[in-house]
Amino acid sequence: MEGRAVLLVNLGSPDSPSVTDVRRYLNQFLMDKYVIDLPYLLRRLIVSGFVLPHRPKQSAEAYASIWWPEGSPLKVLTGRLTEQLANKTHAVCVRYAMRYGSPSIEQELVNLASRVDVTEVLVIPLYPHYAMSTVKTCVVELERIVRDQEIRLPVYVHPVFYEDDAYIDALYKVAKPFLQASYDHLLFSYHGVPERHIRKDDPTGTYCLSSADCCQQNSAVHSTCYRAQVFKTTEAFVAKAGIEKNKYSVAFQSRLGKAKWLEPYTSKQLVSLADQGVKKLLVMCPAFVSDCLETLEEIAIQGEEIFKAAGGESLTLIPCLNDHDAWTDVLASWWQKSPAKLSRVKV
Ligand SMILES: C=CC1=C(C)c2cc3[nH]c(cc4nc(cc5[nH]c(cc1n2)c(C)c5CCC(=O)O)C(CCC(=O)O)=C4C)c(C)c3C=C
Ligand SMILES: [Fe+2]
Ligand SMILES: [Fe+2]
Repeated sequence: MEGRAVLLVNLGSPDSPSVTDVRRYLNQFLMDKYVIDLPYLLRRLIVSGFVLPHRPKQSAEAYASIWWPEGSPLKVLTGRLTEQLANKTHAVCVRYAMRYGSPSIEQELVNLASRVDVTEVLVIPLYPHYAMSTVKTCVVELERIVRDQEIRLPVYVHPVFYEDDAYIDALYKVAKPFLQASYDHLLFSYHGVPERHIRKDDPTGTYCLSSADCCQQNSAVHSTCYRAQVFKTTEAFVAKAGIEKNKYSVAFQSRLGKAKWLEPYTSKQLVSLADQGVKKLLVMCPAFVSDCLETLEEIAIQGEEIFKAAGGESLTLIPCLNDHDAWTDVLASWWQKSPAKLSRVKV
């Protein structure tokens, strides 16, 4: 793979936890038509009229509570992952970019394409599962950049890896020390998406969410079904870890707005588990590759408060893969993947 550069892409964070920076970040994020998938004027009205007046202050406080001296945990951890990967591969160059905020995908891709020693770029979106609000928006942005910047070298995108053995194995290696201690229940908390997104991503338009267990069946439509893919990750993980059916459950966090999102909601599941007598709870969040606001604040701070107020004794967050050796080894084994196993960004 002489001449191949690797670009890791993560979601992004504000530049600082100030209200101004959080407002700028939320505006860019939520004005993405793959995140709030409504016609432009309606999206502009919702974001400017309902989200931006209050949410930046609330989110800035949340960010301030988890911010590190070096910056946003998500960005710092993605930077460390990038360094580790560079040490473990012979890629010409390993860089990272953020879909929202900085460094932008455009800036990084243009820089790579201008280097004489780079002959192709492998982009790895750091999302195990497909969603229009994550993977699709990255691919569409890559297509735009390749077209607008007239990038001629091949740009490949790594596929989602929700049931890849090596990814599941890395999740297990990170979780193992926590699973060896005593616990009552393991909650898999995945970032939610609106149900509307699941239906939109179903090429038949009728299969997904049509019955209670549609996403547990095998179906070709699940190559773009976030819900089916998170169930696959869960099943693969519990099979590897040997966790019994009554000792784990799945829930969805981070709902925004009034629309119906995937259920059950994590906040409700935490109460329900405490009501059922669960005292020691483990929570893992496999939709996130790097710890971020949604794990460190929403689960480890807010989630713990909810669980304890409902009668639980302890909530322990299992860290994300971050820059764990098991994960950097996996990425290092992927960087040379043949183009036949990747998709090329349309020119
Ligand atoms: C699994 C990955 C993610 C999906 C799917 C996703 C969908 C999604 N998110 C929002 C709205 C917000 N998400 C926010 C933070 C955030 N989201 C993800 C990942 C996914 N989002 C991450 C990693 C983070 C944390 C970023 C960080 O800096 O640490 C936020 C900002 C924080 C807040 O104000 O709550 C919003 C808003 C929607 C609407 C959506 C699907 C439609
Ligand atoms: Fe489905
Ligand atoms: Fe999100």
